[in-house]
Amino acid sequence: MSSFIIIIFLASFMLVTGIVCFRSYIWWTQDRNEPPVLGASIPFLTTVLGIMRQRTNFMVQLRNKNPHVPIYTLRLPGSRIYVINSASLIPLIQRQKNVIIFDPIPAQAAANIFGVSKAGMDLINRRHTGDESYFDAFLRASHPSLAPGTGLDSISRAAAKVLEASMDKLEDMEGTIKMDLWKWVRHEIFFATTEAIYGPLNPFRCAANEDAWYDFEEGMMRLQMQVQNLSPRGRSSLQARESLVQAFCRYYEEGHHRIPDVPSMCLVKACYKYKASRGLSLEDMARTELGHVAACVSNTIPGAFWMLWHVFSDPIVLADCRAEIEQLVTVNTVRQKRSDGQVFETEVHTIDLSNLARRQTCPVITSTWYEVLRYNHVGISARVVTKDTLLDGYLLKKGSTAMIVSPVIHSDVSAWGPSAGEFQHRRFTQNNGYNDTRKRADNINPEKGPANRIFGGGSSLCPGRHFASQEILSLLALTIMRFDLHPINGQQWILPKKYIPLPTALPIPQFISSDALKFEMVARYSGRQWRVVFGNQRISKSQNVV
Ligand code: HEM
Repeated sequence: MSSFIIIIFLASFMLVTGIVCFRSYIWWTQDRNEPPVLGASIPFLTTVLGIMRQRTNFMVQLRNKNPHVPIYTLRLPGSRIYVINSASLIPLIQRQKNVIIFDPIPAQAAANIFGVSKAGMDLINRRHTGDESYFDAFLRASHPSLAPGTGLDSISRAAAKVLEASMDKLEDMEGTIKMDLWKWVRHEIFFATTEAIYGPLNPFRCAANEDAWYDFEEGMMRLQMQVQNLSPRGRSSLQARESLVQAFCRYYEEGHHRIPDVPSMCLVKACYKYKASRGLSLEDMARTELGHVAACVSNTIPGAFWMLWHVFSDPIVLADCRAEIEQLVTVNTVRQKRSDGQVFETEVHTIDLSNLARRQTCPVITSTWYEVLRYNHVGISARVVTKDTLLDGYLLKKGSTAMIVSPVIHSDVSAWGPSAGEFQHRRFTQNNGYNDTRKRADNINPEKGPANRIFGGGSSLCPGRHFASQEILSLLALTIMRFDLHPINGQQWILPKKYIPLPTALPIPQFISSDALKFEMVARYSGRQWRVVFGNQRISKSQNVV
């Protein structure tokens, strides 16, 4: 008994001594002008366990306990993270983009996740013309295909065409269609996106490559941390990646990216040209192409899922969105010919998808979409501090990481009002009673408001935001106009948990029971004829109009 007490005493003594020593170390090595240290009740351990267990929620809790601290330090063994609590500091950090930089983050992903060779990384890390980095120049090269204009329209149109064909097939099945909602959305968006970008010889037309993508994606975190060889999951992800690299090598070697007269292939052509101009080998081009696929689908798929979920699960949101889309539908009577040659008159409902993502024409739908992103966002904008820098009087030390954690900023009541924690689909519309101050009104705009991090901000504002929004809203419009959707067997809509397997902006849904994955889809109208157009171009298959 007495030896047990001695052991307890010694252990407690060592623990207290350890805590005192580590606290002294932190106190000693923390400059008094640096942001204060938080989350270190047991130095290092509380922080490491907090981040591992609670992820971004750890930072939300710290902000809730310290609401008046605009920026603080998290101390980790061998590194420091400065976390921004106050949205007012975000424009300041964005202005210092040449000192507090983004490039090392995608560069590390290129090397670790996508396996770019040492020679390839030397080319990527080399600054070419003036001060422009590989990634800055890449954004410039891809801009004409992703900014509003003919390139973006052709990509959006091509994706919508694939989605529309899929809806036609579902309608033709008649009766109730049972589906795993997550897997259905995942395939629809993945296939529509890659068809639009890679054209008629899209490597993902091969179902094995699509499966390989999901396998690769599941192990991305392990690859990022370089622990892929420690588990079967990690090894299988690595194998899947290598098979995809081979698929893209063949795609390039056989000139599939060069097919003429496919306007939606403008992006893949621009990216190839840029990468070739930087001297990347064919294999490294294929590896970086996997990075482009990830950028294009890893947020768009969960974005589409959460959008459908929030709209269909709330009758008010559903009615509001349907009413707005109905305004884009025109009804015409046309004469059509049956297969037996008989001519008859019928109504055709024409829906134009090109105005869906415009706030002027569809204020409630765009507001619902932005709210889906604000409410579900788990993104972190991480930047590397390249030299000792002052930010609003706080010293940020060279070699540390500065972070804007979206869930922290998106739940800030001073920026979003007391309803910050609630889902309000009309939040981003004008005159909703919420924009009571100028400051809050700014945040309605995803390209301006500092507290609006749905697509990031500053120089790393997401270049794919127009494409993703258009594609997701096309899926929404085609689904809610033509189908009803509800959980099987009359079950309730239960909000899935958020699961974050990847370093992305949006989580994937985690259902509590496998039944909760299953949904029923039923066509709303039997025999109604739909015609889908995008601007002045028809995208649905043509009927036999006479
Ligand atoms: C719902 C869909 C999407 C969401 C929520 C989203 C979100 C974001 C966010 C939050 C950032 C900023 C990251 C940071 O600050 O560290 C970002 C950057 C980026 N996004 Fe997206 N994104 C989406 C779709 C897309 C698509 C479809 C593409 C490609 C066509 C794309 C390409 C990129 C790229 C290349 C960057 C990095 C920009 C840079 O280097 O500065 N994203 N995205």
